[in-house]
Amino acid sequence: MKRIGILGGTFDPPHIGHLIIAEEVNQALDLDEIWFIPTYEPPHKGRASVSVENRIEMLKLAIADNESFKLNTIEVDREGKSYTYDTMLLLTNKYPDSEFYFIIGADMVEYLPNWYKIDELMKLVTFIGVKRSGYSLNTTYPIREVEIPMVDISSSLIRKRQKEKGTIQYLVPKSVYTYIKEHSFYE
Ligand SMILES: Nc1ncnc2c1ncn2[C@@H]1O[C@H](COP(=O)(O)OP(=O)(O)OP(=O)(O)O)[C@@H](O)[C@H]1O
Ligand SMILES: O=C(O)c1ccc[n+]([C@@H]2O[C@H](COP(=O)([O-])O)[C@@H](O)[C@H]2O)c1
Repeated sequence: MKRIGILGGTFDPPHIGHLIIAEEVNQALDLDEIWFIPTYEPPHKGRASVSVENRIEMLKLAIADNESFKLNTIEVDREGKSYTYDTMLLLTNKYPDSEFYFIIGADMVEYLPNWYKIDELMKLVTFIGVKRSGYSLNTTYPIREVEIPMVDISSSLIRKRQKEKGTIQYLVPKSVYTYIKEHSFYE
């Protein structure tokens, strides 16, 4: 069995919080790979600020230096709202010899009761919850917690800092920083 971690996200933009949680879970569970799956259209929030092509470019830059980290564009290829159940149904059928661990921050743990076909989805993957400032990991769903050093960084913080001409240096990888500045995103 191959053990695959999945980090789904809007990545608008990807930041070091994403990389830290992916690496912590990768090490803690001794996974073979982590697949980063950018949403085409996030199910529970408004559209992203930058195009899906640019979010993918930033994600490629962000994960380039970790050979366990892979990009998977299944949700972008499918278009429409990116429901995790649809994605995981496709992936579990396509890769019957793999076990999937779906990583979510505590904000998403709190939101789990609202996920599309959540009970069916629970049978397809093991959810891995990680702490996030301002949210709790208490839930009646059978999630597994991985302890991480808490990182109080979000894509919203980066968009807000950019808009207010604050600094985003070190909050995103250097390559992503350069890409955001070159394209004047979020200003
Ligand atoms: N700093 C963090 N700590 C723990 N989990 C995080 C962190 N940042 C993102 N995540 C988790 O990563 C996944 C993808 O997050 P996403 O791409 O939406 O970034 P975000 O920072 O939450 O974005 P936004 O601020 O725009 O809502 C979600 O499960 C989210 O909970
Ligand atoms: O399937 C759902 O109903 C659902 C509801 C909320 C979030 N998700 C998934 O959770 C991941 C993180 O979402 P987001 O919006 O914080 O980027 C991403 O892969 C979403 O598709 C999925």
